[in-house]
Amino acid sequence: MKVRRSNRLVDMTRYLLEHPRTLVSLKFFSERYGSAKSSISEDLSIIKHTFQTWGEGRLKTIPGASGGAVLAPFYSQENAEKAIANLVNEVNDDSRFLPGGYVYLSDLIGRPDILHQVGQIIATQYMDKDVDVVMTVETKGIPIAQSAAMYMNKPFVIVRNSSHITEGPTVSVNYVSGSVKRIKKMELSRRTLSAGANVVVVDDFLKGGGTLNGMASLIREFDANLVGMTVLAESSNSDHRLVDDCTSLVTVDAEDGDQKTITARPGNFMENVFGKEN
Ligand SMILES: O=P(O)(O)OC[C@H]1C[C@H](OP(=O)(O)OP(=O)(O)O)[C@H](O)[C@@H]1O
Repeated sequence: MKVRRSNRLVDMTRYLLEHPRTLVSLKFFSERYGSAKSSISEDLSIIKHTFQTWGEGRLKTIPGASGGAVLAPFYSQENAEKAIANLVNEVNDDSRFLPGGYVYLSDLIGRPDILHQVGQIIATQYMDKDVDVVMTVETKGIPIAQSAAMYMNKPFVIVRNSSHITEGPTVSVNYVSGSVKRIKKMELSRRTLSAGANVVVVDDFLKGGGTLNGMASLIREFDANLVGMTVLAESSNSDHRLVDDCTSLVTVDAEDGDQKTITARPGNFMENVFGKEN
């Protein structure tokens, strides 16, 4: 059954979006639509140009008989800026104030529209980096890791705050957490990381940096490589911070005065990724 170009373009785009960062061969599309590979190549050029025009993804085409196409979801600088401005607007709410310099974010990391934006923003940051796995720590980092891993088409692993028989043998590290400077333990199943694995760490919030620092320690224990760390939001109060090379989408000033206020502004993502001051 020959399929018209307009129908092919819709279905090819759907298929590529549902299989991000996966090589889809010309042969697959050619057989799927009963069309010549030359027609499919023309279709892919149209899709590639369209994504470039709208700044919402990069389609790489691989020439030759074993060639095909790989769609990498990403935001252009303009679209990343718009997405981050939306996140800032969502966080910028005094009702999110929590004691101890924390910020209430649980509603946001439960919203599919927010997770879509955060995942694609993070995938943009690492799209040209060699990444094998995304790491986060339970609990609130999990939806962020799942979204980023989906857009990066990489597995993600969950660091646990306590021992679970269901994790099998684990590697554990002690770390200093939160403003109360408590010593806590985090652990990760031995089955998750292989030596030399390239790891991206993500989480929802950065305050003192103890949690991120703990995950960096775990990565060293596995002889794996830390590619980068990215959080949805970071506290602007970076006194005695235990990490200094984390990328944030949003920076939050929490004022614990008579008025409990939250003031959000863009984090260092644009500067770190696009080399652009906000
Ligand atoms: O930079 P730090 O000072 O280490 O704090 C940031 C930690 C603390 C908080 O997690 P919790 O609310 O403690 O744990 P959960 O995610 O399970 O709610 C947040 O999600 C980050 O993981």
